[in-house]
Amino acid sequence: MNISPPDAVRADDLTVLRGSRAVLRGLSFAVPRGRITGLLGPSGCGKSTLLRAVVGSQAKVTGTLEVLGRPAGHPALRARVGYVTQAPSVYDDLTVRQNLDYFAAILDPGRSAAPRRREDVARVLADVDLTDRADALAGHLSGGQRSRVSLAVALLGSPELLVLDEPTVGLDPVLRRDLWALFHALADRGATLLVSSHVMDEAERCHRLLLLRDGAILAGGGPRAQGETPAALRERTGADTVEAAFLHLVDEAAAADRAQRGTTR
Ligand SMILES: Nc1ncnc2c1ncn2[C@@H]1O[C@H](COP(=O)(O)OP(=O)(O)OP(=O)(O)O)[C@@H](O)[C@H]1O
Repeated sequence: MNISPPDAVRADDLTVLRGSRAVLRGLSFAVPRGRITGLLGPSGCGKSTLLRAVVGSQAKVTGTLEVLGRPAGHPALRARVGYVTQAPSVYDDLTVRQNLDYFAAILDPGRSAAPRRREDVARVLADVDLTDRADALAGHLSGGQRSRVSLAVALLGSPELLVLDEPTVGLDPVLRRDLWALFHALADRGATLLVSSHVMDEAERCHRLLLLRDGAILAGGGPRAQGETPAALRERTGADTVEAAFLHLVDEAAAADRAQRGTTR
């Protein structure tokens, strides 16, 4: 019996060019619904590029990339997918609440929707723990608070898929813990989260992992493979931590590259 959750994202032979360089090469993987999938790998390996492809804002994408049953970037996905970039996208000259009211009005326009918008804004403020800062100017907030406003914007409308690019960068340990607790609460409510990070200890907080190195998947990939659990990854590599498992796989891949070059020389 197949008890795997259905796929929220499915990629087959996904390749992305930036300039003339293939920064993602032939990726196949799936992201299960209702789970937190961590996309991990070193700086420059292609995490942001992959997330941009999933939300449909990346050019020169070839192969198959399906999101919630539609091709990535399909207009019908706009309200169903929330995306938080690395740089917070908020208006500094508006208060936190004004920022949220503005985006809520775009998402759910019309006078009759006003009560629903007010509820939605109150909900996301509570989710990111900024209710008591609602009337502060966004420009007067700390970096971590501004990124939480960005996250709150993405939570408006309760998207089915949340794509978060390094959401915990620059946050102190308490905020990081609280944010991960929120991610788990969202997944428990049925949302799918795809979260990038280059901090390997965050991997342990994910249900599934995709490890990326130099534009290719090092672990968790394969046609319809829904990532790999942190425990399975540690067990398979005989490592104590996901970080050690990653390093083990990097060394193994480098040795395979060397052997390949040796045989083709
Ligand atoms: N406009 C561009 N033209 C060509 N190459 C680019 C361009 N933008 C980014 N790249 C390259 O694409 C690769 C992937 O970049 P990407 O931002 O996806 O990596 P990342 O894993 O998200 O890195 P980080 O963790 O530092 O944000 C990098 O090697 C980068 O140099």
